[in-house]
Amino acid sequence: MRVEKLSELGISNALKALNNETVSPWTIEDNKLTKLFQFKDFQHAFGFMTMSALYVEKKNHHPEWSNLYNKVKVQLTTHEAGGVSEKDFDLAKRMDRFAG
Ligand SMILES: C[C@H](O)[C@H](O)[C@H]1CNC2=NC(N)=NC(=O)C2=N1
Repeated sequence: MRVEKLSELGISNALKALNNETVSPWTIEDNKLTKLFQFKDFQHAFGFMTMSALYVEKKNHHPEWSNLYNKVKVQLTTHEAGGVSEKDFDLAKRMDRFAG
């Protein structure tokens, strides 16, 4: 199925909805949907990454991410759309749940 890059307004509206319930916000950085997750320790960070890994494989939609002890920096974009799409917002929502 074809996915489309969201417009500036589409991204701005989706960001408001996404950040509505969360403490630390998602932002757009390097044209990617970006968030720095912070956990209690490495075990919690890696648990989050494991849950996310199983989900993203199932969806075939993968994050760019890096881990340093209790922190996981996540950046989401859709290569085939050439920007941020609904797929990234769907994954962002899931990751917020996995983290919570
Ligand atoms: C060949 C494979 O289906 C594609 O490369 C998939 C894999 N994972 C992906 N992940 C992300 N974030 N964007 C994509 O466009 C994408 N495409």
